[in-house]
Amino acid sequence: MSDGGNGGASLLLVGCGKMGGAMLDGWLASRIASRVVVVEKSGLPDSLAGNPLVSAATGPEDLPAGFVPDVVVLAVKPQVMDGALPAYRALARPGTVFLSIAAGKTIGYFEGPLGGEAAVVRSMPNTPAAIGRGMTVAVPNARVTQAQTALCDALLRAVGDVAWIADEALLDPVTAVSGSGPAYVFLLVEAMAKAGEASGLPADLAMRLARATVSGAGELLNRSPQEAADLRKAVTSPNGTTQAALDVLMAGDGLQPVLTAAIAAATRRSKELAG
Ligand SMILES: NC(=O)C1=CN([C@@H]2O[C@H](COP(=O)(O)OP(=O)(O)OC[C@H]3O[C@@H](n4cnc5c(N)ncnc54)[C@H](OP(=O)(O)O)[C@@H]3O)[C@@H](O)[C@H]2O)C=CC1
Ligand SMILES: O=C(O)[C@@H]1CCC=N1
Repeated sequence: MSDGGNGGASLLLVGCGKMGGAMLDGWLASRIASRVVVVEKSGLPDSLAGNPLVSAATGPEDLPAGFVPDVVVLAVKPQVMDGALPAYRALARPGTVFLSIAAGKTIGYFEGPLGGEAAVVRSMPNTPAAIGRGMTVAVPNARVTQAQTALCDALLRAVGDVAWIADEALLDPVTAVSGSGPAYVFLLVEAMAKAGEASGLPADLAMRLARATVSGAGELLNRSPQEAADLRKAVTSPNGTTQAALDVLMAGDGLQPVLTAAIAAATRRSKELAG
């Protein structure tokens, strides 16, 4: 590992938007990165200006002299990957691993422009990485060494939990469940707040209650050894208020068909983005 003198990894981050930026914040806070060069179309975010570990480059041809990244993190939108990727082929060398977080883009897709010798990890994180509570699933190709797997694991673990899997096809439903999943939870908060308003609560109190309830229930789920179904049952007094609501939410097949259809749609979209 080329450590820039302080024991961490040298990273080239391509795309420092919502997800790449959130992960970079975690890497800097955990000191796992010793040096980071950021290639970002919109320029270096203000929050990184003045950070001695971070510098900006306009592309792979503009890297600081002598800078050889241990990891090239590919964090641009899938739709712009075709245009961005070929320029990075020059960095495909045994000491460098490419870590993609792009939805849909397969390992085979990256091995085209980067060359078949490139070490590639395809991963799918989620935005709770911004507070160290992300969930990432990752798959390496055959060129990724044990040391590179360990380095990518450490980077991903610095922003949350990590699961390594062997079957790359699972990354499409993974993307649908955990990559996109935070949006479903935030939608639930919005819907609970609107429903509270419809029942007579002032808007600000309704939103405060919805946020606190979803974040508190999430933290309870995080800390408790109990299954989600048991935590639900613990709220539900026989013939009480929760049961009255759940009788509505669970009528027929309840929420299940909607969520199953939503996650199937996201899985299909992930597969479409592969091309
Ligand atoms: N947001 C999320 O919850 C998650 C996103 N992902 C994946 O992360 C990737 C990034 O998504 P997200 O962070 O949401 O998107 P953003 O648009 O927020 O970030 C991408 C950034 O890349 C910049 N950019 C565009 N082209 C280039 C280029 N050629 N070189 C360098 N930078 C460039 C964009 O600049 P500009 O805006 O000026 O074009 C933008 O700032 C996607 O592939 C997505 O699938 C994965 C998991 C979760
Ligand atoms: O919506 C998207 O395509 C990205 C991937 C997962 C979350 N956001």
